[in-house]
Amino acid sequence: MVDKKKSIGFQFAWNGLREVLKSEWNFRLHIVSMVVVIIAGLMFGITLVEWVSVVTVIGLVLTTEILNTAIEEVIDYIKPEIHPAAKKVKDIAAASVFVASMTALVVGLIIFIPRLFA
Ligand SMILES: Nc1ncnc2c1ncn2[C@@H]1O[C@H](COP(=O)(O)OP(=O)(O)OP(=O)(O)O)[C@@H](O)[C@H]1O
Repeated sequence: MVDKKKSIGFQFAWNGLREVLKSEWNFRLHIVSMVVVIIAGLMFGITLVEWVSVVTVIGLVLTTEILNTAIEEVIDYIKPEIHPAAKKVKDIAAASVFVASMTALVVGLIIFIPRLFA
């Protein structure tokens, strides 16, 4: 019973992930960036702590992108017409992706810049 519930939960989550992958160019772009960073990490032999940082910021970016997409969907459902409140909510949700992406960029620069110029 518990296993069945769990597998249904995973199925829903997988559906959500497929939806985001299907509809969001930004999400696909983040996936490509993630693959590039992982390849760079392997090539430069980054340390365990650096891997933890990289994986954490990748998870942060993907998670905010998924939540941003969910918020956009809710707004489009409840407020499909142009409205200042819809704009405000979507802009704030987009800001979370921006902050997460900038954080990831800074972490990436801290880890990879010294190696590129070593
Ligand atoms: N209903 C609305 N009323 C007013 N402004 C809106 C509305 N919908 C979108 N906007 C404005 O357009 C911007 C982009 O919204 P949109 O829903 O197109 O997201 P998007 O371009 O698909 O974003 P993403 O690239 O993250 O998927 C919002 O941040 C907001 O400023």
